Amino acid sequence: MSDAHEYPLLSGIDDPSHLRELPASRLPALAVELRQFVLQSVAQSGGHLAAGLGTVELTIALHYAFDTPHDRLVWDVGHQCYPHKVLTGRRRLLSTIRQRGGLAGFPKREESEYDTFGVGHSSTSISAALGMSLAASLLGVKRRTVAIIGDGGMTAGEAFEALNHAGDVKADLLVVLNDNEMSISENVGALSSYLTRLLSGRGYASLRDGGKRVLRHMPPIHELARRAEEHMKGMLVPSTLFEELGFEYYGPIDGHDLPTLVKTLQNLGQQHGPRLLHVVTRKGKGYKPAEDNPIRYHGVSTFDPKQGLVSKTASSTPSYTEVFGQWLCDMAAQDRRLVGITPAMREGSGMVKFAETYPSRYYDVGIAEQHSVTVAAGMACEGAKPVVAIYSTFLQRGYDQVVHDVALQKLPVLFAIDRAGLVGPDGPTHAGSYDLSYLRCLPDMAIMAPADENECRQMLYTGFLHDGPAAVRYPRGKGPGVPVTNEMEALPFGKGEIRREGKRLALLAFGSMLAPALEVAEKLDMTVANMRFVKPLDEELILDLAQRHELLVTLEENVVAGGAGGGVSELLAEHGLAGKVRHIGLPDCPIEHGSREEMLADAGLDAEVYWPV
Ligand SMILES: Cc1ncc(C[n+]2csc(CCOP(=O)(O)OP(=O)(O)O)c2C)c(N)n1
Ligand SMILES: CC(=O)[C@@H](O)[C@H](O)COP(=O)(O)O
Ligand SMILES: [Mg+2]
Repeated sequence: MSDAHEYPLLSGIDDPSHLRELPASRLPALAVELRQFVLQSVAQSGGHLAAGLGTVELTIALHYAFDTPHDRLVWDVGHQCYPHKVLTGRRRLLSTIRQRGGLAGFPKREESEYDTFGVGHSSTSISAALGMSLAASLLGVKRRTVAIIGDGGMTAGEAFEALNHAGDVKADLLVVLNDNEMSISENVGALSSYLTRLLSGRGYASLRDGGKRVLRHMPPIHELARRAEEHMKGMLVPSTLFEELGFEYYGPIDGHDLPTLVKTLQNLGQQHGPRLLHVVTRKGKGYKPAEDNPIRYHGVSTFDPKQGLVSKTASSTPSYTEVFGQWLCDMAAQDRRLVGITPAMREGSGMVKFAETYPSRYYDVGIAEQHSVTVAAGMACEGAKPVVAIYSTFLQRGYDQVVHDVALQKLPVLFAIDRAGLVGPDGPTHAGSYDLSYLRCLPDMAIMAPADENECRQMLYTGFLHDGPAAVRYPRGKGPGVPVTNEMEALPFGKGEIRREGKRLALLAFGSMLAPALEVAEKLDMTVANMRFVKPLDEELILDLAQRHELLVTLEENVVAGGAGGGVSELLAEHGLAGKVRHIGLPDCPIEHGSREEMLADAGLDAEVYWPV
């Protein structure tokens, strides 16, 4: 794909040093090639698209203006890093992205010296870059450090914790705020409105003098500002929120205008102290379907760029996410106390219909997992019935809030935990490998894992009715295809069920592991229990099975350490049956990216490699 004919400039860049040899006048042409290359490649591989298309010029300008990898670029989230991967020696590998053995979908330290910090979760970039900057000055290394964060990423508390610290210690740090007014969905919140006000140019005229005053200390930028009236308006706005936090604020500037970007970054690279450059970009830039619908093109499966993504024909079996979304609407119709909360994952969590139907009971709180949990706790205190829809991996960020604000106060908050277990191409940063371990240890937390779609609906209902904290954790994608009933019926609390009677060994399957357990048990004539509850465990069932079998084997899509099987072990040990159980689950190491099926196989959690005992 990257032949010299199709990509005459790009094909000569195997390293950013080659990029820096180009005259600045060639950079816009390079941007055209790079954008086209990313589009064609992602269309063939699938992956994150719209964010990368929007950061083509910014990526070129950053590598051009800074001496990477000596100077550090720290990308936030990392879903926009495809152009960065292309320019940093991985052009020929981009087509392998997110596939087993191929490039990771996010910056990854093991993969390249240009990937200065491993990411996937948002809003860590300023903290990490600040740490790098502080370490450099401690160790006497002269280098520039740049964090590149989106307006969505900026809605998280951690970003502000880092600004707060950096502004205080007056660290040498450049933050580039890439503002496209989008998170995955439309960006939300008062901060987002504030950024929009900065973009709207309100008060530019009166602020212009202030701008000039500061720009005088930066002759090249001042010169630039004089040349471009449009930019002049936005070059410097005093008394922004960022300035109050101790940053010099520059911008907004057009993030697709390469000459301005390069010049500005070169100038800012010569400055010291905390600086923030506000850059305006368009998510999906240069590919009309993505510009028109950046939500749809945030992450894509393979498609034909000429045609664009085609609507999927409705599937007869819903995904777990869809089961949740439908349940949420049905439950909301029955109970006006229900409130649905998402930390910036409306589409991924299946809440689009709920948000449209019940706008006054729907809250997208931004990328603010911690807050999503505590605001739910507050609602529960007052008699509302909050449902926090959250990915397993992102709930990790709200853990203290789950412990301190929900569990210790026994508040009836329902956690609908999606993407539990291995998620596929996003890889280890997004795997929901730990939730059973980190939730099982909490007092009064009811934890359920459905083995099929209908069980998921009934568990959500059970958890919603439960007078205390409850979690239902379900995997990415589809289940075995069991029909989902309209009726809702609470499951017997803390009870599992025997699904198959066999000999010698009993498999205790939690959630998604029931299907492969049944497959293996059929072949080897073993007993299978669908445990349903991770907490409280069905102690009676477990002890009965232990009496009647030589060995119990627990199966779960969670790390073995501290997981559901651990609860079974603890119970058996209490009854003097400690040796009677083995555990199968995720190992004590990250499972590298691939398809969900490949990752399950790599973890030993498919029916093929199931039988170690
Ligand atoms: C802690 C965390 N929560 C949620 C997500 C899911 N997520 C990935 S990208 C994204 C939106 C980021 O928006 P922004 O930073 O503005 O980048 P853009 O896509 O607009 O370039 C979200 C919510 C995440 N990666 N990490
Ligand atoms: C970068 C990020 O965190 C999200 O875009 C994530 O990749 C979405 O995952 P799903 O595709 O499972 O919704
Ligand atoms: Mg954005």
